[in-house]
Amino acid sequence: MPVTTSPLIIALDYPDLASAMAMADQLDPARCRVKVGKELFTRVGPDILTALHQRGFEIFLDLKFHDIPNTTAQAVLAAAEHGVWMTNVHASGGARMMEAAAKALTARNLKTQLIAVTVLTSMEQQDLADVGLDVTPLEQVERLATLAQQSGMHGVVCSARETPSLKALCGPDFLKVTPGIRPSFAQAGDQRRTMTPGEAMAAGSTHLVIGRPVTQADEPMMALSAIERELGGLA
Ligand SMILES: O=c1ccn([C@@H]2O[C@H](COP(=O)(O)O)[C@@H](O)[C@H]2O)c(=O)[nH]1
Repeated sequence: MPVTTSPLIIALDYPDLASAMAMADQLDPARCRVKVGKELFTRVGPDILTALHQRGFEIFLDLKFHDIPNTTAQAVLAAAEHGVWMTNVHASGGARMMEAAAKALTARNLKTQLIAVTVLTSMEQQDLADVGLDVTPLEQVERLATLAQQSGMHGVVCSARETPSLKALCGPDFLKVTPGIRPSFAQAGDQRRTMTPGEAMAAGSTHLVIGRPVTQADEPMMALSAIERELGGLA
């Protein structure tokens, strides 16, 4: 049974265990999940997962693996063995890479949700052109989400702007985990393909990843409550 049915995943993007836990200790595992990303995990290591699990949180370990199939599969297995609820790879690593990662989990009967990043929410059309992709972000997201689903992923990371198309293309049960969430009171910063929490849920996101609008707010818990109020009835 899941600890929470909330769609909210709070990104604990902090440089050390103490700061991350100071935030986590204000959060309630019945009201949100938490995300541990590259900065925190690289600085602290698995101790952060132990500390968060001890407090009852379900964890999205967001390390976005992207390597040859064998290396990615073993890294995903290592992540799942920490008992995390969700982890991820980059879909642009290709079908064989994703299939190897999915197979590594099923062979061990591990239930960690494995999802694939399509196009980073910080990227817009020009960023794709710069790396030789002459397609719109939506076209690239649709292409990679289809490949991810065919390769055994449970869902994708995308922008909420793309979730209506992906719901039609991949079905309602395919997870659509959307960062780039910006409540009306927050700055976009480096994010480009953004939506408000209410818009994202209405568009069909299954999970909303929210970092700085909460963690960098003057009053983080007030910011989180405002988001929850906005989602009231939608989530
Ligand atoms: O496409 C992606 C994939 C991952 N992220 C991560 O989500 C959070 C967003 O944090 P904010 O502070 O709300 O911008 C962050 O940890 C990213 O690494 C993403 O933004 N976009």
